[in-house]
Amino acid sequence: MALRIGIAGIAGRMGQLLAAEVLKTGAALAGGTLRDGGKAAPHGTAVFADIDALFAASDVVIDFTIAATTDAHAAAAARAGKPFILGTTGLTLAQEAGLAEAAKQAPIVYAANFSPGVNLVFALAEKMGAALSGDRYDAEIVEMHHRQKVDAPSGTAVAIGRAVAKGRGTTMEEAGIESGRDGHTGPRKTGAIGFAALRGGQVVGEHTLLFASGTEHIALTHRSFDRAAYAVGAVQAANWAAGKPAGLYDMKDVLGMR
Ligand SMILES: NC(=O)C1=CN([C@@H]2O[C@H](COP(=O)(O)OP(=O)(O)OC[C@H]3O[C@@H](n4cnc5c(N)ncnc54)[C@H](OP(=O)(O)O)[C@@H]3O)[C@@H](O)[C@H]2O)C=CC1
Ligand SMILES: O=C(O)C1=N[C@H](C(=O)O)C[C@H](O)C1
Repeated sequence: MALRIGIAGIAGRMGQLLAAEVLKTGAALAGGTLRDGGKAAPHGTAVFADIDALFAASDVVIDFTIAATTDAHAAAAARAGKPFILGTTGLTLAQEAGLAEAAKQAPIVYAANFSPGVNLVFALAEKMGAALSGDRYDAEIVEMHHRQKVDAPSGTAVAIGRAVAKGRGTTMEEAGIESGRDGHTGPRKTGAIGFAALRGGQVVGEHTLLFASGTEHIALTHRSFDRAAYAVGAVQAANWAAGKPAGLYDMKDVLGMR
């Protein structure tokens, strides 16, 4: 029997693409949820009243919605003991800790970015962080997204920052975070990781990791032109997670990049 995949927030920008990708791969589209039942679901699919009902009708649920729903959706995954693929960004550290707790009861794949290219950027960022020490090279991450995006810096930017810190044998919190500088900020803290977020137009997603020393700049840029790459990766993750034991995974596990 085909894997039944449910989509939380099925009418969203990503929700609609995810539904189309599920159908393209030959899996069964179990249906989805809508916020307040506001819009019609794409592909004439079933709309469920709440996340528990969606899990009951699905073998795997994919969620690209908003961070305010994550605690409840992860708890529903734990209750159902079914795989949960989470692409929603803007989670707090406490929400991420809650996710790890829920992952004791269900396989959860959580990734700030499901595109293969960006996951390679994460790996390269870690290597660059290891090679370019924080006392000589200032790491700055600049991202740009469409005008509708509600969280900043992007989840991908945060994940790149975490990778740099990991390469430097520390955490971002320990290294220091300088985000959205404005006004009298004082000089840059040595070793801190800087973030700047631009918003405008319909930019799908652009990220640049810059290392700046007194004598040179090294930059790594990724540009997304089509959200389909995220949908393809998330549906790949859904198929991968089916039958996996409970645990917290990310796209590196799915892509075999560990
Ligand atoms: N990890 C990755 O690879 C990627 C992650 N993202 C992330 O995915 C998320 C969604 O992005 P995007 O699709 O552009 O945003 P949209 O605003 O287009 O979609 C979000 C959808 O979630 C719906 N929603 C909100 N609350 C609920 C709820 N309680 N139950 C069900 N549905 C709900 C919204 O409904 P309504 O329209 O009524 O508000 C909306 O349709 C963001 O966090 C974004 O950063 C995006 C791309 C790639
Ligand atoms: O909201 C978006 O659009 C995107 N969100 C993700 C993020 O915050 O990193 C991934 C991608 O950049 C698009």
